[in-house]
Amino acid sequence: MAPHQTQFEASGSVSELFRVQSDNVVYTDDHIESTYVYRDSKVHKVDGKITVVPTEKTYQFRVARGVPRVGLMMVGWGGNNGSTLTASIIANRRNIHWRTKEGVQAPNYYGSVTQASTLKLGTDEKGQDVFIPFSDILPMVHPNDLVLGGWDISSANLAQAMERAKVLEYDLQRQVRDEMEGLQPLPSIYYPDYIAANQSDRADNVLKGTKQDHLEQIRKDIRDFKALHSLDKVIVLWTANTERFSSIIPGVNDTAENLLASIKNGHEEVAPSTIFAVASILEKTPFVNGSPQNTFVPGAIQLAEQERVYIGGDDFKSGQTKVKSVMVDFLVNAGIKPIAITSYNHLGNNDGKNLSAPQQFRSKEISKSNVVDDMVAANHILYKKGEHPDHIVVIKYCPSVGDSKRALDEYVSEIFMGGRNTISLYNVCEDSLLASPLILDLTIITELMTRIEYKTDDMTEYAPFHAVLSVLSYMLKAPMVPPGTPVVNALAKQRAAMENIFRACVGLPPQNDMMLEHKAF
Ligand SMILES: NC(=O)c1ccc[n+]([C@@H]2O[C@H](COP(=O)([O-])OP(=O)(O)OC[C@H]3O[C@@H](n4cnc5c(N)ncnc54)[C@H](O)[C@@H]3O)[C@@H](O)[C@H]2O)c1
Ligand SMILES: O=P([O-])([O-])O[C@@H]1[C@@H](O)[C@H](O)[C@@H](O)[C@H](O)[C@@H]1O
Repeated sequence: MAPHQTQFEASGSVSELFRVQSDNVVYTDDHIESTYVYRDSKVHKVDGKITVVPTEKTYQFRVARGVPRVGLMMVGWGGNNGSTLTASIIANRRNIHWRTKEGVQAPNYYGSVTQASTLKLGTDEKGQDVFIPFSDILPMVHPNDLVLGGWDISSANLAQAMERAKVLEYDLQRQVRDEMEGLQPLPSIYYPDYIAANQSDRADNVLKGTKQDHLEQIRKDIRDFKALHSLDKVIVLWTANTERFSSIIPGVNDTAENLLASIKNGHEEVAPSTIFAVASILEKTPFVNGSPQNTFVPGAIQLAEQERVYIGGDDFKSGQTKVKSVMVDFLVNAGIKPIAITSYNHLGNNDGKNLSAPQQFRSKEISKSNVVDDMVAANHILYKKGEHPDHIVVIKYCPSVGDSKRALDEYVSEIFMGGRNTISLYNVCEDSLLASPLILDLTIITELMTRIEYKTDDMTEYAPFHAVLSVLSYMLKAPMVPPGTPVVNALAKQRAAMENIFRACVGLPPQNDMMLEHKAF
């Protein structure tokens, strides 16, 4: 550990690890209440002259301290991600160790920002930085306490699914197999034209009836799961196959009313994922989309807004795109101009098999391609209005490499005085071991957000945030944001936004890294 750093170990809830001593923070038995002054700058341009006015707006935040009993229902539970996450939570919960050729491996939650990263709380009397586990900034549900369930069009139980996935070491699979065998995905919605035809051989666990029947069954499944496990809350998360995009059709899915009517009359252009989203929203249950398709057609967004239920998406940001949202941020903010970004990868898991079909690949190509837009648009010195780097996305299916995706990226940039800089990256890893921790973070942060309310001076009552949870963007390739608001893809900005919102909830200022105390003596 660097000499200027102190690492506090997690020691339970936020009341045990630290308290903020401030006139702006009140701890009651049930809530943390903070008064936070949000500072910004407003820019005015008149006749070519720019004036900047610093602004202040006071927010009252209120966080419910009690961590509820939470269920996570995964759509696609029997997939590589779903089965890997389930086995990994069991291993962590039972502290199962397993043998590998390198020796004995202990369970962990590496790759989860809430479970395996830290944040700077402040500095101690000696001027040393003090870091705490991210999960201790506010009361959060622990992954080991999540109750897991879900649906799959495949009837394989979770032990069979884990074996089929070929992600986890045998000696670990061996030890969790009994418990996994007892986990059985519920029958799901299957509309063949929404996923690749090569998935049909898995579809032996599908619901019959009309689209309205499917909607009502999924709603019942959520209610039954909540009652069976005496849950306070459920989060529904899509980690099923990538679907083709749905056409946005006026009168069909453009409003909440039209979408509900289209489901009732069985319109073909309503995807399984959209029915899951609608079912969740009607059951007042947050829904997160871990895949790239446009599950949230305008009617679904409007329904979430009307019902004040959180939704989030799209597409887990796990590997190649996560690196891209760092690389392009670094290059552009260093005044270096990427002119060509070529992302190629091949993989051999079932996700890759599904993506080998053109329409499913197109969904993924879109979500992987838009990630540089905000960073490019922010630098008008390097890029003229509307100018973009060449950006190529290629995904190939290669069964023999399985879940171990090979990603090759090349960044060609224009540098000083007409020079060129080429950066090539080669990245190999089990895709599901990157995505599974993100499912945890999406679940944990979505649940936390359901316990945070705010009010400003012009409001009489506390209110939840907007239904579209843009705070989840760090975990997502194509972050959904409230209509009309800006999309941020730069990874550092996404993490800073998430951390600083939670800091504000306990009355702490945003992390600014100025460290003036070490510069101005
Ligand atoms: N690193 C990653 O693994 C990663 C990163 C980003 C996004 N994703 C996305 O996450 C999703 C899951 O990835 P995976 O590797 O677990 O894929 P997978 O193919 O192993 O699992 C998907 C599961 O969904 C099931 N399924 C398909 N349609 C369904 C439906 N309508 N209802 C219920 N179940 C259904 C399939 O039977 C399968 O078991 C994919 O869409 C993928 O694109 C994965
Ligand atoms: O997250 P990321 O590594 O940029 O993107 C990944 C793709 O490269 C991969 O081909 C696909 O199968 C995964 O679902 C994921 O989307």
